[in-house]
Amino acid sequence: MTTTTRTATDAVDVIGVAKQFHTKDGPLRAVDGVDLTIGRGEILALLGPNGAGKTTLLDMVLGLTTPTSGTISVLGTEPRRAVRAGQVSAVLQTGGLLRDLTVAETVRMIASTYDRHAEVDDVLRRARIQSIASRKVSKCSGGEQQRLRFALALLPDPDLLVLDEPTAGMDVTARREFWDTMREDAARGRTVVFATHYLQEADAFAQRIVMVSAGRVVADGPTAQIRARATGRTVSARLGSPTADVRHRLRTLPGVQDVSLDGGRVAVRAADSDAVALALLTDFGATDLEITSGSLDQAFQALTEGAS
Ligand SMILES: Nc1ncnc2c1ncn2[C@@H]1O[C@H](COP(=O)(O)OP(=O)(O)OP(=O)(O)O)[C@@H](O)[C@H]1O
Repeated sequence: MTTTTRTATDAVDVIGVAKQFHTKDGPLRAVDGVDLTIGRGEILALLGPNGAGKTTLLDMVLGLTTPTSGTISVLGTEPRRAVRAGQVSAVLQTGGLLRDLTVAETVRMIASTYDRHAEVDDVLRRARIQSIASRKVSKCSGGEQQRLRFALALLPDPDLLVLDEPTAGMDVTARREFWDTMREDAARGRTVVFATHYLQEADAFAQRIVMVSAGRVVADGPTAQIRARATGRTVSARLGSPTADVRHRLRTLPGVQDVSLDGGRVAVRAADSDAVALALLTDFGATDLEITSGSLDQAFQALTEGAS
């Protein structure tokens, strides 16, 4: 688990936060005791399956809803105050666009609501929508509309940008274009927090991944570390005569997540498959060795199950 030292200048401080909804089936804890510190300039992905609590957590960071318990501060102040000051912007999944306006009219209209804002042309260029500036919103694809929402979010030149599944519903090309745009912008040192279902998206763009499941943080660390855990491989091999302690001995190898024995065959899931393969061949007299990658879905399941 990553532990970031809290300072007055953190981008986001979530301390012991829970959010409970009242549903017809009774109370539901959508967020169930989350502690999370996000430093300025970090690019962080909140990764989790449907219903994990990502949107609820981001809504609280944006001051759209308040925690049932715990506290959230954003850029050293209350979320709503930071949003009102133009220090925080969001790109949400839906809503907020007038279909009959053109792209440029939309950006100009929203710009007029700010006392101070970035240059409209600059924002259009940075969101890569200059070439469609005169197109009506109703004629824009889902990906183009998301880039427009991104342009609007850039207008106040926020310190913190929050994106809730910004590529939901986009095809692979549109998704790649969106993240290319984001990557350029993030290089300017802005803090970016985004929610996604896709490990690949988190992997390609975030420096840090926070995995959530059932309202709790189940893994938190640098992307490379989470990737290594999440994309671990399975090394399987035949053991001539497995000894009683073979499972225990394999489990103590570094990075080993799981060991199973089936007849004379052993399967070891591990982050460092090369090291396991070497140990199996040299120390365990293994033969008929195979290395396979698990699917990302399996990996996510393993991480969420393992940590809960
Ligand atoms: N206003 C609400 N009233 C009742 N239940 C809610 C409300 N908002 C969210 N929930 C429930 O809280 C849980 C967490 O939902 P949330 O939308 O935060 O998850 P998520 O991780 O963002 O999921 P998704 O990826 O599908 O958007 C879900 O079980 C959801 O049904």
